[in-house]
Amino acid sequence: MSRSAHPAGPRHADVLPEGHYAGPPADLNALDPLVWSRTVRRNADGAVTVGGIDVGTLAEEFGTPAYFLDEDDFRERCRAWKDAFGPDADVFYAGKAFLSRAIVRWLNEEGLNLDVCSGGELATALAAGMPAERIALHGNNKSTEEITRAVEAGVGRIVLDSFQEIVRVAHIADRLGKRQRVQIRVTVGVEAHTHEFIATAHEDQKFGIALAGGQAAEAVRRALKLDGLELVGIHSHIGSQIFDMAGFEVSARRVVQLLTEVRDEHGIELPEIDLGGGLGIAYTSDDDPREPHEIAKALGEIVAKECAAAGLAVPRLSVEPGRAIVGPTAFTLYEVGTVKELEGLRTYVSVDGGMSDNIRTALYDAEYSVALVSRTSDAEPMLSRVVGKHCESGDIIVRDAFLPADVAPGDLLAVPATGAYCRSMASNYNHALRPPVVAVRDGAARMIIRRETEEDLLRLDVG
Ligand SMILES: Cc1ncc(COP(=O)(O)O)c(C=O)c1O
Ligand SMILES: N[C@@H](CCCC[NH3+])C(=O)O
Repeated sequence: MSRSAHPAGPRHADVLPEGHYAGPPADLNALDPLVWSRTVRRNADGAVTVGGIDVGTLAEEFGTPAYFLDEDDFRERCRAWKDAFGPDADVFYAGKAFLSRAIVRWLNEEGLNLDVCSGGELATALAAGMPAERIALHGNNKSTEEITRAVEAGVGRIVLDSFQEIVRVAHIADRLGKRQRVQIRVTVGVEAHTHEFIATAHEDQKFGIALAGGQAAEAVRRALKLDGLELVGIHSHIGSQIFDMAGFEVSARRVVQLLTEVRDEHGIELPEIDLGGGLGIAYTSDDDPREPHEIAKALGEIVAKECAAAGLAVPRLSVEPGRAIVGPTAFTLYEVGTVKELEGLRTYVSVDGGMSDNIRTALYDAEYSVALVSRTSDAEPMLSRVVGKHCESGDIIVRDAFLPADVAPGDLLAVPATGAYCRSMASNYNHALRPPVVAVRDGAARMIIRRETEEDLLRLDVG
């Protein structure tokens, strides 16, 4: 079924929101490949498929809400990052975006390394067979147990985040009779253009050691004196969901400047730099993300240029994309439960999930797209707010979007680009049961994280 223009114009047109979604898209049934994963298509009968499987079939088998992850897309993105950076660089997938044993196995098979930021992520990585030397441990307050486990396992690097941690990791390595490879995380003083909660390179925040005032140079001095540490490089991560390469370029320049100072003061050239993750993805058709090869080219060129100017050998570069790999590869499937029209204002479409499976809209004012995926519709576009079922009026999944005006209970809606920071930030608010993650590939669907059950909740409640 194809749809015609909207002769009647959009419903609630008198209160169109500003910015994104300022008007309805030309075709509400079309799926923009920018925001949907690679194998998503609309069938001749109108239903959407992923990996060749119809969403209705998926909903029947796995229930809703559920996350559906396009395995081919994930693997292709891994390969694109790896190929773009080439053999002289390392790509560390940031597990905080989404981690499971299947993900670790895919990363392993595709030759990526893994950045973990907690004991839980480290345990998942090791349980799924990621070689310890390809794991980096992050965190601004790693516990003694987490550091001990990482050093014992032989992780390839621990990224030191504070003066206390320099000493803590050195002591633990000494006690275990090991020399731990470490990098020092610095804050380069860049204001990244993103939400303030996810910007991490300005000085007034909890992560890293400031370049300003010679703090980072002092951290290097202290780390070099400790036998338990092998200082291999400098790390910088400027924030997340960033489109503008300028912040990364300034960061690269300042990190190379520190390497130059280290060479001048200590007579050694640190062999590695890590420029973190943070590359933005498209959540709506208005977003314009950079491709891995553009990012690799821009970073490679700036590092090479700065090193040449300083007379330094070019260090081994690494990056830590999380969102840019997994974000676009999944969508969340919901079933519509109720529809409430506020005449002249907007229509609230309530689905069977909410802020417990996607907190990003409530937390960062994140923007998402949404589509009716169980059928096509020729109805006029209706300004909608897709909301969840939690006891909270801020329980919004998609703030402003157009859906066909005949959306009704029982319809399936899908929100694309939910692969990153949705399941990994999911909660049990209102004793919601966290949804499953289902990997889809070549006509086969396989649950990689099962749905929580009431028994799971009651098992934790021991008292
Ligand atoms: C140190 C570090 N590396 C990598 C990432 C991954 O960021 P993103 O998912 O935005 O690529 C983060 C999170 O922002 C981080 O804190
Ligand atoms: N969780 C955030 C990003 C923080 C990334 C971790 N440093 C998001 O959903 O955008």
